[in-house]
Amino acid sequence: MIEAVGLTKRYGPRTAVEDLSFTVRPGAVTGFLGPNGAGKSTTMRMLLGLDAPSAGHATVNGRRYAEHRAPLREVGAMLEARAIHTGRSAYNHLAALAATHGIARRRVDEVVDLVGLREVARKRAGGFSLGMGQRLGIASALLGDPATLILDEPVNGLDPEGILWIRNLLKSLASEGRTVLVSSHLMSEMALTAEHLIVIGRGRLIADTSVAEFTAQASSGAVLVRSPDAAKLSGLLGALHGVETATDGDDPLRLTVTGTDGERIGRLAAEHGVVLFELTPQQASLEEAFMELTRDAVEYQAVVNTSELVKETVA
Ligand SMILES: Nc1ncnc2c1ncn2[C@@H]1O[C@H](COP(=O)(O)OP(=O)(O)OP(=O)(O)O)[C@@H](O)[C@H]1O
Repeated sequence: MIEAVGLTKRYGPRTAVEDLSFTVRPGAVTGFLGPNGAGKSTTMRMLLGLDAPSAGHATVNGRRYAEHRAPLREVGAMLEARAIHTGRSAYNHLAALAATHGIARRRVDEVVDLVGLREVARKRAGGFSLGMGQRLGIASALLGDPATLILDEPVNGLDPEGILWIRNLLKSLASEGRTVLVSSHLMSEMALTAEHLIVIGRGRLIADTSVAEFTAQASSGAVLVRSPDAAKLSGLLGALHGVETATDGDDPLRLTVTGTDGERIGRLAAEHGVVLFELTPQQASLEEAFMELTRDAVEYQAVVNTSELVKETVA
């Protein structure tokens, strides 16, 4: 379990994280999302005791990170773009880490296998690709068999097979009852991996909710209907209070219905012998929901105003 209470970090006049409170519970993968510069890495560093908060505090498994006697056994962490500038082999890198933390050598073999680095484990880690480096970072995080994992952009640099592998790994670690907090820019990947989300923007909490609730919040509530009797159905629906239908110029069979739900549309169609080919509630993707809810919190927004550009060119 991770708890942040009023976490705040100021860099001079700049507030990177402001009064941030949340709880990350065990048993589920929690996605940590936010636009660039939102304060995700700063927050993760504070959770790990690498940065001192200007105010507030954070605990992992009930204690501040520095208060753990064997932190590697409590919290496994991988921070973004951890470059491994080492002439050591991956195996020796892990073995050295294990030795300094009182972890048995046999655990090194276990994690090397777990992350799929067996074949290259004796090669110099400094020459690893980004994806192999990520796997080594994950192996280091798992070395102490910790109850809590904090991973910053773990799928960075991984190929599709690697992304699938980490998705399954994180889910299985969570299903073993571990606490898993993971940041990512890949929304489609987060939608498949995480059950819960903590979303921040400009250092403040925007949402602390399940993935399902987060996307439902941004969904229009419209229902897509396809029927060979679209005109008849549109007439029937239009007669209901508060229900509106819109046709689609490209597909005459298609209607977008707002103001009611799929169940009511289906029943009405059945009562009047209208055949339906499709009845689909329109659900926002996680990416759409994220864009919608963080729009005001984006630090670096591209502003393209073509009319201004035209005026400037003419002048
Ligand atoms: N050491 C520092 N000194 C000054 N400002 C900093 C420092 N570290 C971070 N910041 C600022 O704090 C804000 C939050 O940065 P942070 O790296 O935590 O964001 P992030 O959400 O991880 O971003 P990204 O998704 O781009 O990695 C940014 O505006 C950043 O410029």
